[in-house]
Amino acid sequence: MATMESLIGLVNKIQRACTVLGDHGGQGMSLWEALPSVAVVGGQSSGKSSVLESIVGRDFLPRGSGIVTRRPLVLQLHKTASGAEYAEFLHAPKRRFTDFAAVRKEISDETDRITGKTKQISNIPIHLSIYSPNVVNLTLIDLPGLTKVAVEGQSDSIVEDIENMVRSYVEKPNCIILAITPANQDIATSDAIKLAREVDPSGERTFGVLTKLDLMDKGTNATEVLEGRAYRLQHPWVGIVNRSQADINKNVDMIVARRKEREYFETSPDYGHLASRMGSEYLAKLLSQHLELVIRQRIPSIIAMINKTIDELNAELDRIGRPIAADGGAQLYMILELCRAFDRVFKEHLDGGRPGEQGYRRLIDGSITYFKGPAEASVDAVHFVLKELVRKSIAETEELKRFPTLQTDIATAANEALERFREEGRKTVIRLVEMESSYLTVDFFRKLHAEPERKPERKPEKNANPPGPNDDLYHDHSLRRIGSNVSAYIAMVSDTLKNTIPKAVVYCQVREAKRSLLTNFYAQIGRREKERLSAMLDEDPQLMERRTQIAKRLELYKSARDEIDAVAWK
Ligand SMILES: Nc1nc2c(ncn2[C@@H]2O[C@H](COP(=O)(O)OP(=O)(O)OP(=O)(O)O)[C@@H](O)[C@H]2O)c(=O)[nH]1
Repeated sequence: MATMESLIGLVNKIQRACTVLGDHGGQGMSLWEALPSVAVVGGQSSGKSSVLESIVGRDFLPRGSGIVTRRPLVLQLHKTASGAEYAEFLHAPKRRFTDFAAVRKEISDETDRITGKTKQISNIPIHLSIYSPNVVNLTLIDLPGLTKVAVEGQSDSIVEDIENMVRSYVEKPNCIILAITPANQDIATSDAIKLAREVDPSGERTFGVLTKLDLMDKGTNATEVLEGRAYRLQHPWVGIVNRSQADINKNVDMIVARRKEREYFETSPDYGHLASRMGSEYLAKLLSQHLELVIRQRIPSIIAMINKTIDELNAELDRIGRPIAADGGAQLYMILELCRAFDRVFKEHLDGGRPGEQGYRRLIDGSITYFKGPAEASVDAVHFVLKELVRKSIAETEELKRFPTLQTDIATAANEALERFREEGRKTVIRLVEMESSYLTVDFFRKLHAEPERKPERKPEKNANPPGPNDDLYHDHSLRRIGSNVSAYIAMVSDTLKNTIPKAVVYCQVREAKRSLLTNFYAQIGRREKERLSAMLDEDPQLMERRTQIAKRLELYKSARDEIDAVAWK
């Protein structure tokens, strides 16, 4: 079984971590919301500070006229075994306060740091931890006193502002409400009870605290309330006698005050029979026990909430991409992986395997129409289609989205490669055409002449006359024959080129693009310095910031889970 100390100590740790992350609750589902705490609520001068101080056993809260508490004070009490007694603020973690007068000054300075020297209020809490053998483990939140009128220098909205701030704390179902009510006033008008009833109608998380029992009019007492016959709450009221203003002025020691309070109840004719359930020490123990019970009940839902949040944070990290490794080897590996991701998408396009896209086959089919034009035009046409596929593939490579610099680098490298392939393609098709034309040798023409003559339609005369019109006719006929032969040959060459040019283009451009689009790029980056690799992997700064935030939060939740596992189920 976990001890009470370790359970409450755990809650304290988690709450401090929440504050470091800027999580003061109030932002929907947060870890803070799932953790129990005790808020001290009451009208001005009802004795809130006195109750807090006597639970702690130390003077440390600022005093003065008007509204002194203007920021929530989250007070975490840690019981220590040894005699050392000291305080620490979360905003000044290196400073250890042993002088409690200095603690008081720091609270008031830190309040001013946020609210200025005005009498404004702020809902950003001050975190104070007190380590002492004279306390029980407990988290208390001191809130500004509820008031009915604004004092000079305050805006008219202050009354409402304070009430709203206090309500924002006490309305949370994890908040245990310490409703401070002075016994020398009409309980029916208690601001604390009024607010507590509003946010906790069943009273299961409200503890009524009756202060100033010693200041009641002679002949009256509060037994009706303390015995549970009037203003009944689910938990019994606890009566308190704090130091009077005169005691404070005389610097009456807190430990002495506690003893005097104990004696007051033990010797009181009115409350003697209730003495074991009265006083600030008893109140501290009662709260601590209640807190333990609540934490124990909450553990399964806290763990469930932590697990859910961890899953969500991990999912978001996956979505925005994991952090980039610091060492050069790992960065090179990552760049190569990203290049491969792009190359995969590009090849899918070439193979026609990407749904709804123009495929390799269709690409060639389409290109054939270009062969009507000059051979070079087909090379260019294929080049532009490949270039467009590079652009498309880069845009479609999810992994690359977060690295704009690397995107540009890959695009540049791929386009350079395509340019080379185009040059190769151009040379090859020109060569094919030249090959065909160089095949028209002298021998070829001689063969043409050697072919048997087809007779003209008209029969030649037996005794041929010397050359005349007939010879012209013959010459004309011969030219025609050559013409038709050549044009037949050109048609044949054209047919051949129609077959060979697509082959050359696919061979030089498409096949090469598939095989070695990024080969040069790989060789280049393999030789690059670490600094240049990091530069290629630079990300959007906002994204990096977001990742750091998530990673921190994830750490908090994971360590919270580990700690809960460690204390809760031992
Ligand atoms: N005699 C006597 N005086 C008390 C008791 N509780 C508080 N006081 C006095 O009442 C005055 C106000 O007490 P605080 O503890 O400062 O009250 P508070 O609610 O914190 O006041 P604000 O911070 O101004 O809202 C002080 O002078 C205390 O000495 C009590 O039980 N008996």
